[in-house]
Amino acid sequence: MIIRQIHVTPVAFRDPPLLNAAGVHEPWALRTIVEVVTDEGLTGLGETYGDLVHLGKVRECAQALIGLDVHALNTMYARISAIVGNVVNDRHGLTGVANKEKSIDRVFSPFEVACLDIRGKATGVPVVDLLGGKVRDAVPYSAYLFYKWAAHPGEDPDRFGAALDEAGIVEQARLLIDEYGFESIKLKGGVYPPDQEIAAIQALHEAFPGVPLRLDPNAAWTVETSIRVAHELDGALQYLEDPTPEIAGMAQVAAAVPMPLATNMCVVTPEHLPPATASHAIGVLLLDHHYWGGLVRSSHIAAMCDAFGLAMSMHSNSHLGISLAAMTHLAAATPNLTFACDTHTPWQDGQDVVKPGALTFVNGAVPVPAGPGLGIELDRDALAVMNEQYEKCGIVARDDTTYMQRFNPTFSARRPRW
Ligand SMILES: O=C([O-])[C@@H](O)[C@@H](O)[C@H](O)[C@@H](O)C(=O)[O-]
Ligand SMILES: [Mg+2]
Repeated sequence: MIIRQIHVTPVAFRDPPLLNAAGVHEPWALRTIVEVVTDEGLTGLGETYGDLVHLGKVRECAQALIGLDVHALNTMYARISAIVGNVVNDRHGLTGVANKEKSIDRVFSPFEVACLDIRGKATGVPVVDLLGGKVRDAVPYSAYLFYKWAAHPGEDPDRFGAALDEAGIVEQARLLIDEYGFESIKLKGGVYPPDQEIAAIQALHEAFPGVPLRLDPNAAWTVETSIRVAHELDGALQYLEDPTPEIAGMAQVAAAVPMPLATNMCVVTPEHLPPATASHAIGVLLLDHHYWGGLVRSSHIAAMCDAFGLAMSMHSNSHLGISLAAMTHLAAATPNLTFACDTHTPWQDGQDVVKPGALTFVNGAVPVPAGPGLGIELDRDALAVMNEQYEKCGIVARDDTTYMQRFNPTFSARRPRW
């Protein structure tokens, strides 16, 4: 199964004005779609970030993989390492430091996923079987709530409406739960002063009794603020995600609060695991195959977490169906990935490069696609439309901060801020 061609296609799709500690989402989110084609005519799919520097590296590496067998993932990793070489200083959307290993893992990931898709198709088994087999039939996801504006400035309101206070957040939770059946809730914080976000969690706790809740301010708080908020939310939160920057800060908070801390910011590459576990900085790691080097490497990280007693959930940025399929296969094959995973899927509101049908939400969970490989099919018309949108949208890299500063020139994305 020799790789003969690789197509790399950047795409853009509409994204609502979601607020976070870095600013606000721009009207278009970017992704890159990777298609790997073998000598036998099989095609595998991968999906990754669309930021220009990263896209350039993905394109450059694609050329270097022609002629490799789809099983030769170690050689593939070595070739990509040699090309990426140093830090790609492209910190996509609040996912912690950029370092050399993470830069390589991010570029490797879509090719690895595409090769697993091909291997599954060639042998007639779903990717979950290549990762050790199913430990669950469906993967639960959480309702991922955001404070948001009613519309991008100058546009008509989107169908989600504004969520600028606790009533808006409760209403948004109802909408997502009614449509998707989610059974746990995550609120993206770090947007308003902490007392306002405490009130939002308390309002959710009251409106949805018994539903597990998480709050993620993306390191917007000092150690002291984090400890205060955590005590005020004792009994309401399943876990508190990235309250404060860096492993040392998280360790200080973890030692003083009643609930586990989770992260997708301070532990983002293997070298972070020893100091984080030694200092008991986190109780939950949010895995993300897009920057942990694909599905097999992510499984290895999960095994390490198991050995060190860390629980697991899954992180998400704005993404399309290829990523959702990959996340679902990985989570279904990972015994200790027990918390409901994050997904931005609802915010993409049906826009996709994948044909409908294979990925559905039942009671907030996605049944593992049964077809061979990832079990999904590329919608070439949708890909062409989204590629055209990419060419026209004028955005080449995600930048929530500069976009926010257009409307609020004094906005500062400094972290910690409170
Ligand atoms: O999309 C967003 O605004 C999120 O804030 C994202 O950038 C984060 O990486 C993420 O979802 C998180 O859990 O930190
Ligand atoms: Mg997070």
